[in-house]
Amino acid sequence: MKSSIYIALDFHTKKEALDFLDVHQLNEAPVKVGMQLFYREGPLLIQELKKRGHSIFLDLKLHDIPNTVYHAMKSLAHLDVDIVNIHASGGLDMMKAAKKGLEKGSATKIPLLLAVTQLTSTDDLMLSNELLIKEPMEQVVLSYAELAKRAGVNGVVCSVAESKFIKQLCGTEFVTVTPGIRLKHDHADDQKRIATPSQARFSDHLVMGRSITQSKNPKAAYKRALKEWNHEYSETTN
Ligand SMILES: O=C(O)c1cc(=O)[nH]c(=O)n1[C@@H]1O[C@H](COP(=O)(O)O)[C@@H](O)[C@H]1O
Repeated sequence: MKSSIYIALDFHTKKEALDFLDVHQLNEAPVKVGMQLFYREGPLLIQELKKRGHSIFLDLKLHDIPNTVYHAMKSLAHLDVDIVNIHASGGLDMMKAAKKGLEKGSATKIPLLLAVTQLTSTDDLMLSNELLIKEPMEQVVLSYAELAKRAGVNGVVCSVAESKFIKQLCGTEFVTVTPGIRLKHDHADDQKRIATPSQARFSDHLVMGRSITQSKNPKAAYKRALKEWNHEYSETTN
């Protein structure tokens, strides 16, 4: 699968999301549909985006007992999207069940299955004080990535800071997808482990929401992110 920047369509309605893509001529861009939009608009939205030719990352972050996740993944497989995800903290059996459900439910191609390691809105302080995980972030993320690989998962969602080490540990074929991306001078908002596109050298795909969707010129922001990621951007050329 070609390396891409997935635009997080974190909008309230299908109309808002499709209008955004139309108005800003982002009809070629890969998109991520998360809980906010999917819980309201469901499979019909996915069908519409597929009809328009978008590559789709359906980000529902499944996390439940293995049997429930197996059947949920079997259902999601019918949507025929490109990427789906689960939480690695659901454990080895849950991740294996997700993979099995996906294989069982897919009629043609099997979507890429990713495990979220630690959300990019988490930092070391939260790990230790709230989640009572005493190991440093990098160690936790690497350990979850290794577990995901053992379960047969194709890759992980992690922050840019961990991507290189995951590749070293799990191999270059093991996919890393990194959210928490901010164009320079942007705000972190609720994100803790952020990076710019130019720092994301070891990521297979980026996920970008507000830096693009809330920009005055989303198309320009998207193009700039692509250029920065490919190290072709300089302030003077823009
Ligand atoms: O799985 C994800 O996509 C995800 C994982 C993670 O650790 N952090 C994270 O921000 N995301 C998603 O990536 C998007 C980031 O949005 P922005 O912070 O607006 O760029 C949101 O839709 C999040 O739900």
